[in-house]
Amino acid sequence: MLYVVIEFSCHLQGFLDGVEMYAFYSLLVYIFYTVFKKEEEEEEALEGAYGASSDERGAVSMETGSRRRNGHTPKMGKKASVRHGESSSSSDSDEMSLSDEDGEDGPDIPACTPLAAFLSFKQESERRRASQVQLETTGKLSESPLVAVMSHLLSFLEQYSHFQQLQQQVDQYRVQLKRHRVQHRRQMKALRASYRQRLMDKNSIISSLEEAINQQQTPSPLSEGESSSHGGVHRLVESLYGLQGERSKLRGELHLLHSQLEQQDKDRHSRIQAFQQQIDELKTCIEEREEELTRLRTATGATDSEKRVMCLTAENDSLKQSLGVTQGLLQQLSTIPSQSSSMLIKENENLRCRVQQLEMSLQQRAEQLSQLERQSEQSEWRRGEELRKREDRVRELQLELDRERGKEPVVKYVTKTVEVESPATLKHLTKAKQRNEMLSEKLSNQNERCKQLEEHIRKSDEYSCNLQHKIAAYEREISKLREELLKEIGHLEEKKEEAVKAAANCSAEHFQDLQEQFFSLQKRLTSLPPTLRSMKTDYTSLRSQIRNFSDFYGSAINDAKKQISAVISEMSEANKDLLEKYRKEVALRRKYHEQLVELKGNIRVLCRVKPVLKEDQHEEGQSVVVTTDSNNESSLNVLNKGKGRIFELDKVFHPQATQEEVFQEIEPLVTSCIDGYQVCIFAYGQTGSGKTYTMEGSVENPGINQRALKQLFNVIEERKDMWSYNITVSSVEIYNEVLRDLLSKDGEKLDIKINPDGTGQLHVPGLRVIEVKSFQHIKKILAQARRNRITFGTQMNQHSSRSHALLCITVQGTDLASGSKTTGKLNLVDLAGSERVWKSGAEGERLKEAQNINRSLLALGDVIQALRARQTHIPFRNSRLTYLLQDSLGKGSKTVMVVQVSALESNVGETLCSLKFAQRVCKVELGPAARKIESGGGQCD
Ligand SMILES: Nc1ncnc2c1ncn2[C@@H]1O[C@H](COP(=O)(O)OP(=O)(O)OP(=O)(O)O)[C@@H](O)[C@H]1O
Repeated sequence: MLYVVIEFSCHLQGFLDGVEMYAFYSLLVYIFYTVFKKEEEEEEALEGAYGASSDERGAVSMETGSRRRNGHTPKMGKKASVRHGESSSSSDSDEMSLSDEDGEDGPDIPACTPLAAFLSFKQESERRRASQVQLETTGKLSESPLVAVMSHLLSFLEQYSHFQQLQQQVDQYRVQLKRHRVQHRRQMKALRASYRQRLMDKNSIISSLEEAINQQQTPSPLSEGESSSHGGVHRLVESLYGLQGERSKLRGELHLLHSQLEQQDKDRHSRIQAFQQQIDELKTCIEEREEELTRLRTATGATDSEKRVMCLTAENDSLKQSLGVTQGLLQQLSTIPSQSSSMLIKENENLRCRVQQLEMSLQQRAEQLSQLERQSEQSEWRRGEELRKREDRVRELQLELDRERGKEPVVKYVTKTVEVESPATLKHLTKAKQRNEMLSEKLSNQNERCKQLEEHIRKSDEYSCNLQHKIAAYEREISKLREELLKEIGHLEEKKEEAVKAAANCSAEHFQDLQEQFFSLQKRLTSLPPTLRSMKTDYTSLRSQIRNFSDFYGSAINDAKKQISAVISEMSEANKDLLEKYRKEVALRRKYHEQLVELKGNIRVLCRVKPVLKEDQHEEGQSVVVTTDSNNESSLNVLNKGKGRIFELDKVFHPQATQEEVFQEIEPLVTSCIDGYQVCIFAYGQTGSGKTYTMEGSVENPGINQRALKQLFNVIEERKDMWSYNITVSSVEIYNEVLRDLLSKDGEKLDIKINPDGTGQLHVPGLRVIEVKSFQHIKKILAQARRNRITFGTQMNQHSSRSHALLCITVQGTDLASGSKTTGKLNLVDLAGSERVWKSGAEGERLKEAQNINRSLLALGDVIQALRARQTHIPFRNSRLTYLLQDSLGKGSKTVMVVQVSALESNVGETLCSLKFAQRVCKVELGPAARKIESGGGQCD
């Protein structure tokens, strides 16, 4: 505005003389001085006011800063523009400084009476104008716009001073607001301090209660050691546990209260923040109003502007009141810790929304109002301008008319002129009147419009009143809610105090009970020490007794152990004796049995269990099902399908039995051959069960054959002084029912025939019989026979004997003294093994061999069966084997069968068959053995 004025003044320079310009500029300087001086004073006053509360300095300075930035930026702009104007129009400023320096004639501009100077100058100019009215030309008409402008400026100054007053009021309100805020904060601090104090009091009460409980919990040193022996202590402990439970409950309640208080604090803070936001919004609203006010103030129009300023001030006041009310409400609410926070928050939010809506609508209304006002102001201003122009024109014309009338001599002439010119003037006048009328109409219209606007403003005021009423209603609701809230808080506080009191009473009662119990226990404890002492003495005596008892017990145990060990040793000695006796008994029994067997002429059956070899383990994890009894040499146990079966035979050799042991068993039979007995030893069993091993053996570990011959030669050697012996050996095999000589090179087939000597004995014509003189010789013969024997590899045995082999040793002895002669025969038979064809995998020639072998063994079984049953007909001739063994299985022979069995589970079927056959053979009685001896004169048995 001032900038516009300066521009306008610059524009006017062309029309004004120096004095008038001086007056004008002095007025301008006065205005600037007044405005800026007042602004500075105002700021100083504000700063002074804010400085009063050192706490608020930061906030206030911030606020003033923001106000300078936001609200007062136009002012700064004005200042800057004025300064700019000063600097830009340096000539003007120079002029001013010059006039300042001159200061002689002109008024003292920086002095405090430039307005008076200006007014005096105005009067002076008017006076001069009146006196020199005749001398002035038409150019003097330019004085009147300056005066108008100056009058406008004066009115502006008045308005500005009014605005300053309003501004001061606003500042005062602001200061009051700040004071209120400070007070509110102090109150808040005090409330917080009191709240903390209350909390501390509660905590101290609780801690004192806890201490009391702890004191109750800590037992006395007397009762500590002996508490276990008294029921009262247990009760004490139980009551202490009860108190601990109550204490934990109280702690829980305390925690709950703490959490509630914290929640209330949070709610309060959030509400304060919300109200602070509202305050800020209201502040911004006030600032906006202030801005609007300044805009209105800067606009022209004295009375209307004043009215609007008044209205806005009133509005401002109402807003401040509402702000104050809100702050009061905030203050009150901040003191109250709310419990129904959620409801209040919701209501607050609703109210806030409502207030915001109202503010929005108010703002819109204010904007509309300001627009309308601006329009009306503009139209008013234009109307006023036009009116002023017309009035000026009328005044000028009136003056001119007056001047013309004042000039008498010229009147006629002028009158004429006037008469000549009067119609035109009249026309002008009529036109001017018409225009005046039009303008007055316009004015009336504008007035009507103004009235309408006033009506509108009134309505908006009513609306704002309604809104204020609503706000008041809301505030009333808030106050009601606050009261309810306070009541509820009070109620809760009462409850809490009651609970604390009840807990304290309860703990006191418990404490009293516990004290009583404690005293009674103390009394009882005082009476306890003597009994305790006696118990202690008893205990020590018992301990010593126990110690003695343990020593006694240890020595007794040692004695008992010694006795037991002595008894055990005695028992073991007795057992040894018993075992020895038992063995002797068994040996005796065997001897008697053998004698009986010999008497009866039974076939003796020996059983040899083959050890489990690696090559026999066709299937992994095979178990051993054949077991021997170390205490009973004639018993054998076979486990088949979970069932054990015991076989009783004449002798059972365990798997680890050596060739020597086996031979020892049959040695007497062998030697009996020297004495002229018919002896037959044959090995029977399934294929691969160790028949050949038992009979022939290996080079390093020879079998029965070799050992028997060696024994024969040993005996012969022993008897050489009394007896001379002649030993002949022959060896045959029966292969596929064909008899072959194993000692013959060509291996021709032989036949069995009855000896033509009339003895009825069998003989094999063409059989090579070799007389042996030494054991080395017999070894060679045996090796030859072994080489000639037919063997093939089968699945059951890599060197399976496919034939029955028979080594026939004939021992003819001559008693050197008497000349009597003995003829003994030793038949050593290695039978071919029985085999299950599906198991041995025999095919073709092997199958035929197996069939022949099995057939001959079956015939042997038949013969055994017939012998056992004492049948009259014995089917010896059913096979070559039985036919050839007829002499050995006949009457008077000493026959031994060595049954070979496998111990493996896979062969259990064959093992059982062999053992069953052996048991049948056991029962065969051949009759007492008969010795074949020829005396020097003839034969005798
Ligand atoms: N007591 C044992 N100790 C060590 N090895 C043995 C024993 N008995 C048998 N054997 C071995 O078992 C294998 C088969 O034995 P052997 O040939 O004597 O059986 P076999 O009954 O004669 O069979 P086949 O009827 O098929 O001729 C041989 O290698 C033999 O050395």
